[in-house]
Amino acid sequence: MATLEGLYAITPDTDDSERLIERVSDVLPHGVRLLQYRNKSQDPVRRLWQANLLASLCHSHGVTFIVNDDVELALAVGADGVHLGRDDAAIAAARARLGADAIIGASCYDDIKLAEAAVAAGASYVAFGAVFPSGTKPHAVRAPLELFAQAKRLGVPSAAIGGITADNAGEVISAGADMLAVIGALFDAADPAQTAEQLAAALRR
Ligand SMILES: Cc1ncc(COP(=O)(O)OP(=O)(O)O)c(N)n1
Ligand SMILES: Cc1nc(C(=O)O)sc1CCOP(=O)(O)O
Ligand SMILES: [Mg+2]
Repeated sequence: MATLEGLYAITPDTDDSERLIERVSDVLPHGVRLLQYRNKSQDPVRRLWQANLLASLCHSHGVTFIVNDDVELALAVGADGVHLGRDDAAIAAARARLGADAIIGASCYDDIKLAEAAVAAGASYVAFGAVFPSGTKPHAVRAPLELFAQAKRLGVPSAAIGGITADNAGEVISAGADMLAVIGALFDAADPAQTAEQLAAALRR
């Protein structure tokens, strides 16, 4: 069973599959423990293509591979699990479809009650965000860092998301988050591999 802790990279949304694989390949060996394939813009054929390539790449590096939003795509590519939010499939339905061993992540925004319900429905981890202003999702609700201490009683790991950088990572970890989910600060960095190392080092401190 995968360990749900550490650096959780999430892919930028792109139609350029070759460049996507190149960028993910650059960061995977530098402390990434989980990778989420998040693509809201491409057609099903391209999404299947990209997800298949990423699943192989992650599994060859021993990195846990999660698909955002799409339970059937996760099944089709042999992903380790799926991440679901309020507009996606229900957690219990995803658990029934994917089985007991699948990782199912739940977006809980700024709401500990949502997290309690997600765990009761079978979530493997809960995510809170946005912990900082996010360039990727500028209108995301802001989540207070106190949520991570409150989430300890839920009995599943927690992920923090939204505006996380190497500079503010320490604050989020001190608050109690088990995973740092990052898009922009990692994939838009001048040196993504070095940034991954910095984020992973913050998690080890
Ligand atoms: C680790 C993690 N946390 C939160 C989200 C956001 O999920 P959701 O609210 O469903 O929004 P979209 O990502 O689908 O736009 C996530 N993907 N991953
Ligand atoms: C996909 C997503 N969900 C969020 C939430 O708050 O639920 S914030 C977010 C974007 C995260 O990207 P970045 O690391 O570039 O800020
Ligand atoms: Mg979603």
